[in-house]
Amino acid sequence: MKESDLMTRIRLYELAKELGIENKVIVEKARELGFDVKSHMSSLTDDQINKIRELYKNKSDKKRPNKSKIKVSVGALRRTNGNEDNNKKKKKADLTKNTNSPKEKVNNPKPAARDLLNKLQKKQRQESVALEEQVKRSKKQWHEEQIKKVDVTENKMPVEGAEAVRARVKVAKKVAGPKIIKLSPARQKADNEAKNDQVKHSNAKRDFRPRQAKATKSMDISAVISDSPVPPEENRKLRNKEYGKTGRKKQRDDDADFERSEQSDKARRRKNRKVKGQQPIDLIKKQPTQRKDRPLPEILVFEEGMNAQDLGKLLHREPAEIVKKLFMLGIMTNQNQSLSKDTIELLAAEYGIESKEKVHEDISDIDNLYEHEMEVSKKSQNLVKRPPVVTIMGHVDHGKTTLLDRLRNTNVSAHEAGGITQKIGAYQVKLDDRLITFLDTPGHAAFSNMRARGAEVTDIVVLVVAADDGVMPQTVEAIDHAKSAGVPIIVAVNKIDKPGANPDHVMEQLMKYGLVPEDWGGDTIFVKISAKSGENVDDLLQMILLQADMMELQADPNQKAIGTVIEARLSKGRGPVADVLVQQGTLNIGDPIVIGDTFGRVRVMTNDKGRRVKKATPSTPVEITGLSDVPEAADKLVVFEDEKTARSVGEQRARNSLEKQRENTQHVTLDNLFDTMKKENMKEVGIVLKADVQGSTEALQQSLEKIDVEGVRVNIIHAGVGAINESDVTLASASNAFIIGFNVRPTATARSQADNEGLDIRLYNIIYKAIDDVEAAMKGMLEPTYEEKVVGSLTVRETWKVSKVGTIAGALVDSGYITKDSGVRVIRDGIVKYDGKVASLKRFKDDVKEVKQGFECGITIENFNDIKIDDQLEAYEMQEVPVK
Ligand SMILES: Nc1nc2c(ncn2[C@@H]2O[C@H](COP(=O)(O)OP(=O)(O)OP(=O)(O)O)[C@@H](O)[C@H]2O)c(=O)[nH]1
Repeated sequence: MKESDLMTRIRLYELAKELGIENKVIVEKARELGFDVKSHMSSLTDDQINKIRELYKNKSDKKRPNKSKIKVSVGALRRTNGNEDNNKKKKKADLTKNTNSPKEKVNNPKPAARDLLNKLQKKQRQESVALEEQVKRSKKQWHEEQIKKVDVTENKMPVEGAEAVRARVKVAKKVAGPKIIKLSPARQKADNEAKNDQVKHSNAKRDFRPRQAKATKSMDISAVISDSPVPPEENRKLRNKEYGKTGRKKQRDDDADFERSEQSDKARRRKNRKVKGQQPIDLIKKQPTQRKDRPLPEILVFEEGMNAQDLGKLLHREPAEIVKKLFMLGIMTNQNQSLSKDTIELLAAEYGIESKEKVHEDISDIDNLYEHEMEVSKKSQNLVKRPPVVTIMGHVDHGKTTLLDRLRNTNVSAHEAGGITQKIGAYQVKLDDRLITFLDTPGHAAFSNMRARGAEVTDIVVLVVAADDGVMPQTVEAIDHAKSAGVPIIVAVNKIDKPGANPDHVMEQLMKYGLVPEDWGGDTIFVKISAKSGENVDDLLQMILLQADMMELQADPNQKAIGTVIEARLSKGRGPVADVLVQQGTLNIGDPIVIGDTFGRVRVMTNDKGRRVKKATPSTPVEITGLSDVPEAADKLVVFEDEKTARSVGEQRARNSLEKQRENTQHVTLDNLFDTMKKENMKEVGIVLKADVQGSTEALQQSLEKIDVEGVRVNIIHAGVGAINESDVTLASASNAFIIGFNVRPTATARSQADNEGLDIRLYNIIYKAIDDVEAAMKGMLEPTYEEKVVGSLTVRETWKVSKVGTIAGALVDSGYITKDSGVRVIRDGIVKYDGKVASLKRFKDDVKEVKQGFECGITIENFNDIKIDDQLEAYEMQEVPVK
């Protein structure tokens, strides 16, 4: 539209005013006539104006007489308190008219007329409700029509774009509603500025235009009033109602809208100032484009440290709104400031949505990846039976190795018979086309060592008990190890070929340990075998398969392979070699892998028969090469997508493990028991108990198990007679337990192993003291323990007898030091003559606190005067044992 056209044209609202009709009506009418109008602010050509004037000439003539009705209706409407619109009021006006001067009758009703009036008022009320409904319907319909029309025009006007159309819809709506009435002071200023600019260009409208902007409100209302029988007050309510909001709420929303677009508004105002004489229609078009907020997400997945801008993107909200929201919550921040987890959660709660912190997956945490694959396998649809993995345990010389050898050599299928049996830490035997995997390291030490390192590969334990020897200490240890790991036990009563064999006795003995044969009403499988002759060995295999079936051991051969190292070594020609048990998925040649802190690609894969294989399915043991370094037994194997990732993960892990080596792993000790219980929410305190005789073991076990502190109970993982050995230490370590010894001592190797692992061994010779200590530790009240430490040794050179004082010894400090508070032992010819305390310590005539090596001193001992020349004095202190 050209500027010159604009100056001579009349705007729709002016025409509406002239014709005494509502803006929206005239807009509608103009559109019906096919004029291109966007709102009541649109201007028309003379021709168009004439057409509308023509149309309304008759109509307005007809309408005029109604004005008399308006006056009548006001009073009536006030009485009914209605919020009706024109139509309704018109009807009411008609009704009231029929009552002949209702005012008079209401104020002074005659008795005969009262009933009639009541009836009439009742009818009015009913009609008022009906009318209200109708008004609502017609309003809704009108809005829908507007939107439809706009939708149609939108297609016709691609030049202007959807944004312009949307703005027009809003403007169109605003014409009918209260929104346009209130402008924020800033906007009004801008409006005035723009309009003043316009005035300079428009002589014809000079007297009207300057007033127009600030008079928008009165203009609108007057326009409505002139066409409406409703008083201004009613009218305001009416319009508020149309929008389903109270005026104040609506106002707040308006303000919020304005604030939301404050920034864009500023830019717009700047632009308006620049473009002098721009048509007012542009102002309307540039009303804040009400950004339709996209719906909030259901859950806000955030990272700590995000700022309002980041959150704005996630919440589909303006950052300014986020800052404002936080401000309302009492949190002062700007758009770029990092926010704490609590703040973000609070914000999410304010928006009424859930929040969740994004979990960063650490791909170097292969234990986690391993667990993840384990979980994946549980839910897999491709599960197939997998061979059970078996460990053989038992007392020394009961026949574990003989059994393993027999199995390895006899149960090899025909086509594999030619292969040279490899020693790769595990092997498989076949029975009825079903495989069983045996770990080749018998005994509970290896089993628990693996467990201590987090590897739980054994499905079933075969406990070998020699029928001619019966249950022995390591038999019991093995039972405890298996039970602690929650692995089912199958008992192989061995050496039944021996003349002195008494299998039933073994079965009786084992009942004491909870292993009751099925024949005797229990659920433990017993098989009587001879490992030497091979008798019933197949039965044993059969029973293992039966147990495996009961356990429903399954795996998904299609998923990513995971496994555990059974053994690893450095081979001269082949570099690092690892014997791996594949546990889930299928391991293939060329797979990029990480094992423990090493990485590489599976180069050569060899099975237990020494044959090269291309893949290894679940429960298959294989030897692999291609690793960067030698991993450790119990290390986990995880397959990665590419070698590059595997390398970076492996290297990262190697770095991490170096760091970890510096930190000492802390086991549960009596000293840290209470804190650990609290920290790890322990419900059980594990104890490995060793005593000198069976009687004291039982007594101690019973008393310890009775301790109950705040729902935490003592769990005796193993109780036995004899010195504390390496097996006890391994078991305690694997079960995060500590060891109590009663009248027993640890062996040298067990002691050093415990020291290395930071494992607590407590030695007692009084039962109640042990019980008190455990109970006190569980209650967090354990007294610090003290240990005697010899700090110096002295030789008596001279003695003086002084009455009242006793014997004074003149002595030289040979090594260390002696203090006034020291304990002192008098040793003569290697025998301790007296053990007491220093009574006085002097250098020459002065009392001193301490005398060091190389100095002489005068010393008296409390209650002891029998000191002789050449006696050795041993100074000692009680020092607090540092918490392990
Ligand atoms: N008569 C007979 N002797 C057996 C049987 N099983 C094992 N032996 C013998 O018992 C002895 C010990 O057997 P091993 O297999 O070495 O026992 P182990 O449990 O492996 O012993 P460690 O490795 O020391 O723990 C060997 O001389 C075997 O020949 C059997 O079923 N019958």
